[in-house]
Amino acid sequence: MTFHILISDPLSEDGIYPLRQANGVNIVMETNLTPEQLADRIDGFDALIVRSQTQVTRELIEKASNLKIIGRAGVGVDNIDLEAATEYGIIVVNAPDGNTNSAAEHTMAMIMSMARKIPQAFHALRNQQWDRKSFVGVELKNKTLGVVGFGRIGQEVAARAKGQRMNVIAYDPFLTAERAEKLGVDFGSVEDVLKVADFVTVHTPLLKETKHLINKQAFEIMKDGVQIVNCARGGIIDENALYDAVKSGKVAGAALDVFEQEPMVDFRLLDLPEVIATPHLGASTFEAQESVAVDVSMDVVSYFTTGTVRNSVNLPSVPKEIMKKIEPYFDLSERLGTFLTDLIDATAEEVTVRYAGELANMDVRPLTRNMLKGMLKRHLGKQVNNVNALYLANQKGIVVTEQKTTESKGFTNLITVEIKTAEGIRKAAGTLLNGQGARIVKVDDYLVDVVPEGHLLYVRHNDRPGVIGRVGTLLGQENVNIATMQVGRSIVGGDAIMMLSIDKPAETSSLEQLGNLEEIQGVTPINL
Ligand SMILES: NC(=O)C1=CN([C@@H]2O[C@H](COP(=O)(O)OP(=O)(O)OC[C@H]3O[C@@H](n4cnc5c(N)ncnc54)[C@H](O)[C@@H]3O)[C@@H](O)[C@H]2O)C=CC1
Ligand SMILES: O=C(O)C(=O)COP(=O)(O)O
Repeated sequence: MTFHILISDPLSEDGIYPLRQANGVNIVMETNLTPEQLADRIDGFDALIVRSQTQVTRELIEKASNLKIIGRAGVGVDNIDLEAATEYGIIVVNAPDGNTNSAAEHTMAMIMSMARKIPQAFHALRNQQWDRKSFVGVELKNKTLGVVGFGRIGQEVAARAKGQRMNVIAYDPFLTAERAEKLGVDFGSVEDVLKVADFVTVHTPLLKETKHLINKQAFEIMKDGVQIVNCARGGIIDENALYDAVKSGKVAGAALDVFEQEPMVDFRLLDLPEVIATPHLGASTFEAQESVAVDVSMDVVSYFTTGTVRNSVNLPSVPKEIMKKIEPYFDLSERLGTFLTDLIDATAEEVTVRYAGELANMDVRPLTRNMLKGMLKRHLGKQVNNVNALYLANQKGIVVTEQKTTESKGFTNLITVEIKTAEGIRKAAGTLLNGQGARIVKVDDYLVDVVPEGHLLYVRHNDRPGVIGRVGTLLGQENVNIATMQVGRSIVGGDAIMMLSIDKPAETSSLEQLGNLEEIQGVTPINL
């Protein structure tokens, strides 16, 4: 049987030798196809290998009736509809490590070019202007670099910036004080970083949460004369807001490798002399291209020879027999992870998952991974799945422990997730009730009975008469319908909690009003 592989973006010929050497493969390289031509050609291919240019949309996937694996020779998978790929049973693999170095080096090249106005000076010289006055720059030494997104590339950039004698302050939802100290950087909230940085560089993936992370409000809190770099993804910085901020003089320089629309169609930003740009070249080195092509080719070969892959973005690797027994708990595990993440406003350091009852006699590692997926997906988005969740958690320095006991305190099975942060330990326990589906039965030390789905509000309050009524009245006035309400308390008249299930997410203003009610200690929205 022949395995047909379509490569639709330019890949390093040296890097695809694992494909060339494999038996039974037919490799087609067509790197200039329009979306329509690609859609016409895709049926019949078993594998599709792309970089960032090919848009692997749901429409394309729906036409690809033989497609089994999509290889992304690079990191960002925002050009691939992962949901559609997963839905159609197509494995997506990427090459997460191969271009880290090149992207970090490009970022430093952009910072230095911007600081010393090298592209602008070169442009003038090309036009035969010997102008030494217009291109006075600033030194990097003793300046502060703010790094938003402190993963593989963010950390490499920080290490290089320290070599330039810069101070580095970073923000990443997974960065703890301990880890920051180990890496020799300061850390704070995203606002802390933006307020003190002379240079800001973003290194997050493009997610719903990071879209326009750097917007008008973000520019407002930055220092006057700040310089901005985006070598991650177009869309993390709001280009209109950037244009205004440069025009007004707030931003003294911007260095962009990536754009909201690629290939670029709106060149307005480049009319500004303070802006320098490259056409998405962060990973464009011989070394990185060879490395990512080798990694992705090896995974494609491995997939069709052994059925296994190394860098899956969406494949749950669960043995069939185990899957059957524990499958009913997959969804509950994931929701417990998300529930606790929403509840906690601090960085997870340790996670313990306790399995009680019959589950204690089974291999529950896939459940733990699913719980971690639920936990991590808030910040890592679609790249996290059952296969890579534990790896990513470990990479973030989170210690994950499984514990088992056959004693389950009245439940056939009970899964308790405990998350330790710098602020203490929070926990939630859930079970499957016979015929009634999933329930969260304990939050910290409070007994509850909550269906873990939809929009929930977790309200901490003092156990006093009238509090519940006031909450109900206020939400009614705000046109928020309460579907269910659970109350738990430690002792009569002491601390208590309410778990409300509401029909639509509450507006921020409603949450603020709720938080200001008498006897209310705090309100946390949870969206499952
Ligand atoms: N210009 C280019 O050619 C290249 C661009 N990239 C882009 O760089 C991005 C980062 O790559 P890596 O460092 O390898 O990924 P990574 O996954 O190692 O790091 C991304 C980090 O962003 C953090 N993050 C997520 N949401 C955040 C938020 N709201 N605020 C702050 N941090 C947040 C994550 O916790 C993670 O630690 C990729 O997603 C890709 O889009 C990557 C390679 C080349
Ligand atoms: O790896 C990434 O995320 C990149 O942005 C690199 O994109 P490219 O493969 O050079 O089109």
